[in-house]
Amino acid sequence: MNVAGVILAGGQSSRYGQPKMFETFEGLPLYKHSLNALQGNQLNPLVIATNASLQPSFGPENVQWIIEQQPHQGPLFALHHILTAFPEVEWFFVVASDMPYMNAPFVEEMLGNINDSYDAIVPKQNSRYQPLAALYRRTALPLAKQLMEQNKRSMKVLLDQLRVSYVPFNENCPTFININAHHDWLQTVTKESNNE
Ligand SMILES: Nc1nc2c(ncn2[C@@H]2O[C@H](COP(=O)(O)OP(=O)(O)OP(=O)(O)O)[C@@H](O)[C@H]2O)c(=O)[nH]1
Repeated sequence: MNVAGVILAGGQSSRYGQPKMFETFEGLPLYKHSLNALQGNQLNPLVIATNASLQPSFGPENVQWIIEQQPHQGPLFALHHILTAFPEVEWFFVVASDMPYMNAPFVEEMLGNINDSYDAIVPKQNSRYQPLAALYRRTALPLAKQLMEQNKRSMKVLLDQLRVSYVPFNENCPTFININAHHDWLQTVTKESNNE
């Protein structure tokens, strides 16, 4: 099956204070952890969705670039843009670029849960679901479009109205840790150096 891999890397990083996708974790910029997880599963096409001011700071990646003309419109806008830009693709693995522990086995497990009875396959840990490490099917586009037209930008509102299969993950699984503010980063880096 043709599944695209998409990295959302056009956020404002306002809580972090500088573009967080370029912070280095275990020798690689954060966005590369997401890219490697997708690349490890031969997803095609591989896409980085960002904006013109951030794009020059990425490495020369072998991906297709989506450069959002209106920056910082949020993940739902980015998802809507991507579903529209690749009309031949049925499923999209969409992942944020601020998840230091993103990894290929997680992506593989999620791919194993693809089921055409659903519009989205979303991981869930404890009671929290993770819309930015999830699979979206082309059938999500009409609702995403409708929400954009109503200026509703919430992934939660989208998922509440789609047919979603939630995939449970163990509460100790670190995959979903993401960096919002500096203290998240300090916690992650400190934990890593204590583990060494
Ligand atoms: N392509 C794209 N990605 C986005 C956009 N907004 C957020 N993202 C990405 O979505 C993921 C989660 O973003 P958030 O942390 O919620 O938002 P943020 O704008 O990056 O950060 P804050 O300004 O602190 O809220 C990150 O990987 C962002 O880069 C957007 O408008 N376009």
